[in-house]
Amino acid sequence: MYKVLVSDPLSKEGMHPLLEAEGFKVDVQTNLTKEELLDRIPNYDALLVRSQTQVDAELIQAATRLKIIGRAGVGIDNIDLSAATEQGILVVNAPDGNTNSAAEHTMAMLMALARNIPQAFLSLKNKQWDRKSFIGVELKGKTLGVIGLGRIGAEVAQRAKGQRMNVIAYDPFLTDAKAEKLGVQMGTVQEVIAAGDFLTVHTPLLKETKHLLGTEAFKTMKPGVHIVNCARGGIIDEDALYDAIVSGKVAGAALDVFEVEPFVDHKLLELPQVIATPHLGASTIEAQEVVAVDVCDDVVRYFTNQAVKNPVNLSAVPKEVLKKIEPYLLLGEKLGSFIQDLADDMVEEFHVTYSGDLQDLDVSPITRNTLKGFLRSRLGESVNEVNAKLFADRLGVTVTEQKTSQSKGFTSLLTVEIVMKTGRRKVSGTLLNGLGARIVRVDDFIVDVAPEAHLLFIRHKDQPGAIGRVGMTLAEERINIATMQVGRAEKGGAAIMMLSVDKYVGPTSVEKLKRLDDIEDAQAIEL
Ligand SMILES: NC(=O)c1ccc[n+]([C@@H]2O[C@H](COP(=O)([O-])OP(=O)(O)OC[C@H]3O[C@@H](n4cnc5c(N)ncnc54)[C@H](O)[C@@H]3O)[C@@H](O)[C@H]2O)c1
Ligand SMILES: O=C(O)[C@H](O)COP(=O)(O)O
Repeated sequence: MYKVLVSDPLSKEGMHPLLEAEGFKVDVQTNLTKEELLDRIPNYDALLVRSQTQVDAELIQAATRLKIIGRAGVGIDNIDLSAATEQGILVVNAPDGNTNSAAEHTMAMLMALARNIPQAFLSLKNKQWDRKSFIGVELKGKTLGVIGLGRIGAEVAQRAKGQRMNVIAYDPFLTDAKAEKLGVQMGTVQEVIAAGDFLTVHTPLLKETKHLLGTEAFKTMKPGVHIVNCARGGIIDEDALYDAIVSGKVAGAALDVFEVEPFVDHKLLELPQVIATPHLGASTIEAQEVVAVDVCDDVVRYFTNQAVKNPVNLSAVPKEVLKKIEPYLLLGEKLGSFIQDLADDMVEEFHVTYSGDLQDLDVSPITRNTLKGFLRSRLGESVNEVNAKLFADRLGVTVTEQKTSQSKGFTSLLTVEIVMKTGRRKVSGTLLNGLGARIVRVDDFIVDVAPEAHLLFIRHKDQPGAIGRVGMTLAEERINIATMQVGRAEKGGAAIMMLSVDKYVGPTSVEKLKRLDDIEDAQAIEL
């Protein structure tokens, strides 16, 4: 039974039905100290978090059994991705589930800021009927500068247009087509900062966005600008913001996120022009339910050998594509493992070639699985699809992925070739209707064998008696032959035998086979 630790508050409704229906044991233990987490984490296969739990390198190293970290939300800045990747731990998130919630919160903050609602409410709570101190400004006709026009930024831009605001946005990665579709005027970052009566940021915190709104930017803003940050603390320089408010340049700021959280004791909170919420952008019943469902779905997918939907440390592949390539994942792994058994020297290059139906698809998950199969037979279970490329890089193996239209008569063909100083070896496989995965070619020889269990690949001279000698030797070793195929390049020339046998062929038996007359090489393959 897989064990899941939930260390931040996640929606029970979103989480439990899915995980428990699949037989996972779920432990919800929020507010653990770092020591408690370090102590408990070795017992778990999966960890589910929001933004509070700091999943740092120390925690990841202690997580000896952990296979997957699910972030029920967008930002993964609380997870050490390199440490997770290094350890082969898959990280998934829920990027879409809280978009609406965060966009609505941004609009709520924008309006509350424009109309001084929190300040007026506080005054009323203090039994003051004050109708003079809280005169606001309207949104209609004002310009909203949006920095970062991704999922949330785009939703905010649409809503602002509904408030009859003019919207100008900056996003260096936005295509012209998307900007046109959104009907948003685009500008440079300087233009947006200078044009906004209101500015809102919706980028991740990156080295390029850290303190994007800092002392210099505040100087170029319109006097009386209002600022909103419902994205990430650190995009705005809090000290510079404080000075800009005190100087009167900035009329007010609405903040949901902070450089250090919890944010309870800061000079910004003493300013009446600042309104703030404790990182509540994603905190709606609806969003929490969806993000919990999304990460739990990926956890279940991961442990049931299905491709996950929202990987963070693997490239994401669209759902429709995943459906088509899924059957090839295992075939790739088997071919990778097969070719490792054929390697008789250090492998320098590892090439995966796709043809037929596969040539127009994103096949990167198959390549990763193929590489995993290849490296696992050598390095063991610590290699997985998350860290396989990293391991290959470290070993100095060049990995390529190629596509070709030559499928040699098969609907689809997957070929793995390795290059060593001593030469090249190649294996091809396909999926046959009704028969499933088949190995159809080894080096230049055509074969037809299921990539299963115990195989024996023998190269010999096409001479009378060679097949009989192999049969006799295997009989002496009490190894039963299940199927056997023979092929040759030309009469009396190079030939091969591909056998599937009922038990493991150990090194002593392989050596005996190699010593037989007319046998050039024998390799036991365990799949
Ligand atoms: N307050 C909350 O509770 C809450 C909730 C959800 C998301 N968030 C945060 O909101 C932010 C946006 O989330 P999203 O789902 O829209 O992400 P997203 O990835 O869809 O959008 C981010 C956008 O920022 C753009 N970008 C990257 N670098 C940039 C730069 N240097 N300048 C301008 N734009 C840049 C990207 O091109 C992208 O379009 C994230 O930081 C996320 O963590 C906060
Ligand atoms: O990045 C996110 O998804 C938001 O910041 C939400 O964080 P939370 O899950 O801790 O509310």
